[in-house]
Amino acid sequence: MNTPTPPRPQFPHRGSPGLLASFHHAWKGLIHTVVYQRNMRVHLVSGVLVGLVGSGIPLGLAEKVTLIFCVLLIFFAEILNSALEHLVDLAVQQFDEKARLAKDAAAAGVMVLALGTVVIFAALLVHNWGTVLTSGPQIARQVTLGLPFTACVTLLVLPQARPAWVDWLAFLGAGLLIALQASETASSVFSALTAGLLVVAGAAARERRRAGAHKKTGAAPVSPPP
Ligand SMILES: Nc1ncnc2c1ncn2[C@@H]1O[C@H](COP(=O)(O)OP(=O)(O)OP(=O)(O)O)[C@@H](O)[C@H]1O
Repeated sequence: MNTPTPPRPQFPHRGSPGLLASFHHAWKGLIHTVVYQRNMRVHLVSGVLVGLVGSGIPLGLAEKVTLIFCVLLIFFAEILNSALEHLVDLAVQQFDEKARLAKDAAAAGVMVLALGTVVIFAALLVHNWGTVLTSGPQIARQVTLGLPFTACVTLLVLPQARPAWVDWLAFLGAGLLIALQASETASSVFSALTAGLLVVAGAAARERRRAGAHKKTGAAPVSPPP
């Protein structure tokens, strides 16, 4: 006599399907990586610095495309590295040589890209050194607005607990600074990239506070819909 196979447990409801829902999931993945991966936070702040240099010095189209592509490629690699770490942790809960090799190889991929980007960035600066030397006032303006902007973004992504108003102040202050910077930018694409990174940093600060609040109350951070 055949014993009936027990029904397989169902996946929890995964939210409404569709383009908007997929975008929302991807956005949550990005913010989660910024909140929980220290290296991603370093890449984000470095991306801001690249954005500020790119919007301060007039670069050629090929140079702009290369720099933006490098920044996005590093984000992509770090996000994939994080996904792979989660997958390995899901499969292996104890020390395992193959788990170590998988994680080290993924981390090496990010490192190679980051080193390559530093070299490309330095080469572009050297190539445009003449422009840098003749753009004193623009660079002074960029430093005056860019340094406090970078400090605000760094504060937003720092993992230390702080009152919500500090994050709001940093976010609004940085918003004002980037608006001022964008009014006389050498490249609106780089200004848009920098502003986009501020939005990501702000969302990460919000998510960190939310996760912290849930930890305190013991509630689950995400309540799946019925
Ligand atoms: N299950 C495991 N078995 C063996 N070694 C491991 C294991 N998990 C992690 N490691 C080692 O510890 C390192 C750090 O792994 P971890 O999961 O803490 O990632 P991480 O600190 O976020 O790393 P990264 O700096 O690459 O982002 C790995 O690169 C690997 O060498």
